[in-house]
Amino acid sequence: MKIALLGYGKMGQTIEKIALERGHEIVIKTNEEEGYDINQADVAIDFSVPKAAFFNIAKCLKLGVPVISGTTGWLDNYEHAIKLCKENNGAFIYASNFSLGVNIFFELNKHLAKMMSQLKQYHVSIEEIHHTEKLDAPSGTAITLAEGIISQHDEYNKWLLNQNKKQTIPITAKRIANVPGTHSIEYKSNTDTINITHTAHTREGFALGAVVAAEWILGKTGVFSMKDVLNIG
Ligand SMILES: NC(=O)C1=CN([C@@H]2O[C@H](COP(=O)(O)OP(=O)(O)OC[C@H]3O[C@@H](n4cnc5c(N)ncnc54)[C@H](O)[C@@H]3O)[C@@H](O)[C@H]2O)C=CC1
Ligand SMILES: O=C(O)C1=N[C@H](C(=O)O)C[C@H](O)C1
Repeated sequence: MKIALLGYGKMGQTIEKIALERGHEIVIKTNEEEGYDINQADVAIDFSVPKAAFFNIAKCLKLGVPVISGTTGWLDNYEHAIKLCKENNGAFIYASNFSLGVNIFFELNKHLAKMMSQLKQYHVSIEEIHHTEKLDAPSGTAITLAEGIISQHDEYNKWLLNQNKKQTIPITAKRIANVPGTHSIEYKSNTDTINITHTAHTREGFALGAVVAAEWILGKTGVFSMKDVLNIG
């Protein structure tokens, strides 16, 4: 498979390593929005920056190249990307987190939230910790976790960064050098605390998931999620 890497930073470079190990070819690696022919590639993998992601995704969809995006912080334009995908009969996957472990954690989070919905004495909160170069807060993964809780729990209808309000899930974002990504969910009552945590030790889990998604999407049309790729949940 010929892969275009749109964004050749920490993730782009890790994806290159995993893709080569799996027998793929990297035909484009770029940190620019122009200056390459995307039609050289069978599939594009975008791990760029929030302000570039939608442009990169839209270009791929308009030119008929399936696109996998892991970039976070651009979701104001997500519905527009879906529309473009449908109009162009394209293929698109966005995931806030491509790792197998986090996708299992997403399902565990929803099961737990459903159980905790009965128990009004517990209050939920989310904490995410990432490296200091991260541009967005809260992380895309923390937002997906909050949305998972909201979908299952009667008490909560939105999330807020660093704020405690009624019916709201507070998310705390910490930035510590070299942390690849840690997400914790806490349910606290006056008598005890339940805590679940996912800790990424390296970026390789994210990168492998993105390459597996790229392999999976070839020959398909539509908008998909990692749940479709991994067949879980
Ligand atoms: N969904 C997931 O599983 C994961 C998502 N991420 C997200 O992926 C994104 C990238 O993360 P990192 O690689 O750690 O960041 P990074 O900062 O190391 O790399 C981003 C790269 O994009 C480049 N870039 C800037 N403008 C561009 C453009 N117009 N087109 C293409 N590239 C451009 C930058 O020069 C930089 O090299 C972030 O949004 C991060 O939150 C990171 C890890 C896992
Ligand atoms: O920026 C990162 O590094 C990461 N970003 C993603 C997010 O915002 O959730 C996924 C992962 O946690 C690493």
